[in-house]
Amino acid sequence: MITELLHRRELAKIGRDVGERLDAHRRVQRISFDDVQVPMQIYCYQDFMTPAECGDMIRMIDADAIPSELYRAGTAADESDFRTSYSCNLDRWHPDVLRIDDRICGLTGIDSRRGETLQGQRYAVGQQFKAHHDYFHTDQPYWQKERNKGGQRSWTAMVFLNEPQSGGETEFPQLSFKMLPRTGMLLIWNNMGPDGKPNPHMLHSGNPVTAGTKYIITKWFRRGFWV
Ligand SMILES: O=C(O)CCC(=O)C(=O)O
Ligand SMILES: [Fe+2]
Repeated sequence: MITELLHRRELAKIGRDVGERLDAHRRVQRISFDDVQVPMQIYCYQDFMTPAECGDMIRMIDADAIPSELYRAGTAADESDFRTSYSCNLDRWHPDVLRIDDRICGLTGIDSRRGETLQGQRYAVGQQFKAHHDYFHTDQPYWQKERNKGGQRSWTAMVFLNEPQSGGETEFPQLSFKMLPRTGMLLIWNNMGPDGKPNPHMLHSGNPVTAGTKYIITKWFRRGFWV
């Protein structure tokens, strides 16, 4: 119980610290809506990566991507279309990956040891990642393993590497907000609320691509050290 309370405080502090830093950055825009009154910390940063850097990542994804995994208890038939993208862990020690990783950590001020390895994802036409939370549901069996690998996920940093011809938006249905992929744009949000508890309003989906291919990289940060 005490541990849980301390962890919650830590997560709340990570939310505040990163938020302050992003608020102060002149190239980072906070996303907010007058008619949405729920707690939310979402920011975007245009041209966070250059087109050349995006191209390098796309080539790495094409070389290594395999069907994506899902953090779920079972693989029931009705869930087989839940996450249909291809993905891979990028090579953490590759200089091009390290540079982007360092840039994300530098921007947020989060210790890189809290960060999971950058993941690359590719969606072909019709592929999607249905509405989900990036935080762990602690009543699921996978939590027993994840709690010892840095615990709960706090911030998600995601960069669009290209622009599919249509579809592929990242949508937050509870915020009535949809982001169209823009090459090199970083979208970053806190999965925890101000109280350090999971924020259910951060539900989001990678909508089906309807023409072209969508490539992104994602980095999830933990409360504790992941490495
Ligand atoms: O593809 C997207 O736009 C969303 C990806 C996502 O939610 C994730 O990787 O956790
Ligand atoms: Fe997600």
